[in-house]
Amino acid sequence: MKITKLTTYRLAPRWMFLKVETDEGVTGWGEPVIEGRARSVEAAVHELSEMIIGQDPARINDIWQTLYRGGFYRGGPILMSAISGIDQALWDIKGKVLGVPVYQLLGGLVRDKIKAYSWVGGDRPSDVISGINKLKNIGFDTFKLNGCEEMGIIDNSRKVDEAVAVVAEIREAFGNSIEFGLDFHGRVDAPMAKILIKELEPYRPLFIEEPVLAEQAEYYVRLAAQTHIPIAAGERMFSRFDFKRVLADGGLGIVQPDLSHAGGITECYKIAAMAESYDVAFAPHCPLGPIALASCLHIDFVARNAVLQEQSMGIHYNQGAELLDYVLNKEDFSMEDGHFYPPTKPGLGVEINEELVIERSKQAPDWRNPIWRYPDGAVAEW
Ligand SMILES: O=C(O)[C@H](O)[C@@H](O)[C@@H](O)[C@H](O)CO
Ligand SMILES: [Mg+2]
Repeated sequence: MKITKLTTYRLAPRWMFLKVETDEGVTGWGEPVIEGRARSVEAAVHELSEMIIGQDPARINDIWQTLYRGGFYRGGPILMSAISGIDQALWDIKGKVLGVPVYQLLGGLVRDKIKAYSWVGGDRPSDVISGINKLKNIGFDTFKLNGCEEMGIIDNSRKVDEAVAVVAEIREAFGNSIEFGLDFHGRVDAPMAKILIKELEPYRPLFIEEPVLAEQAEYYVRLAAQTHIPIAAGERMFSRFDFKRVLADGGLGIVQPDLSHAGGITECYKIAAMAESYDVAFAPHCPLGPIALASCLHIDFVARNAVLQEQSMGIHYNQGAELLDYVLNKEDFSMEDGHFYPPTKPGLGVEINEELVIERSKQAPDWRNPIWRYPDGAVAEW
């Protein structure tokens, strides 16, 4: 079998799907995208396609290594997202050819279901109580919200109190009948992360995510030393080589690689295993589309240290399309009691509505993340 064609479809809300065709009529789908830079990843996919057209799609490991090591310059969000989507599509093809779900090719099920969590509160955490109530009524008991709005490198106690008040309101309303992660979203700098974590600790969030930017990862171990709350990070780390440093330094209780940014199934399967060797939990980042989510699930069902799965149903980014809008077999991604169950169909298990994808790709938006600024006009982390 030979790879014959790669076609990319940029789509609302901010996704990109990749179709990989072969000379034997088997096609695979992937989701190579970096939120806000879809066109850059699209160019990277087509640049990399020169290396795989004509190759045997079964040789996933050799193709991964060639795409990664074939460039003198490698790694980073754009190239690794391109490799991720290609890798996902190759696993989809392999599973379809062999007639089994991808997790069967990775040793079979390690669990029967995986707990999902949902976002509440949007970019500026508000209305979280009504958001939690709505989702609680359909079976969720685990949530994530932004931990704060813009936060100055050194900011005032009122900003800290604002962040704490949101969390206090949640605990006041729900006690510990629900759990929630706080995503600092890289908005906070090291000096303020310390005081925020100290003031939030009494409310026992399930985890604190990206308390500082990945560029400041050396602080994870220092912040972990001051708190009992697990520190989580990983959506802005793009290969085993990015994760090895933070795992060796310690400090992370949860790694959150994104299956569409960190090298796909081939690489994230290895990252999960590395994390397990450090007794660190695995909770894939996934605010994206259905192919990215399906790829996460196949690792969740083979990695014992997988604990939670992010998914984008109702997420504040999904303007113009919802998680399953382009999926024909929606029932395979329905959640029961806030859990996903193993995909059943061969490959990734996502049946893409190709007609709709082609149609909608004609009006693809160029989503961009907002640029936030402090009151003094300086750029703030979003
Ligand atoms: O945890 C999460 O889902 C992420 O922090 C998410 O909010 C961002 O990755 C966003 O998608 C970037 O555009
Ligand atoms: Mg995050």
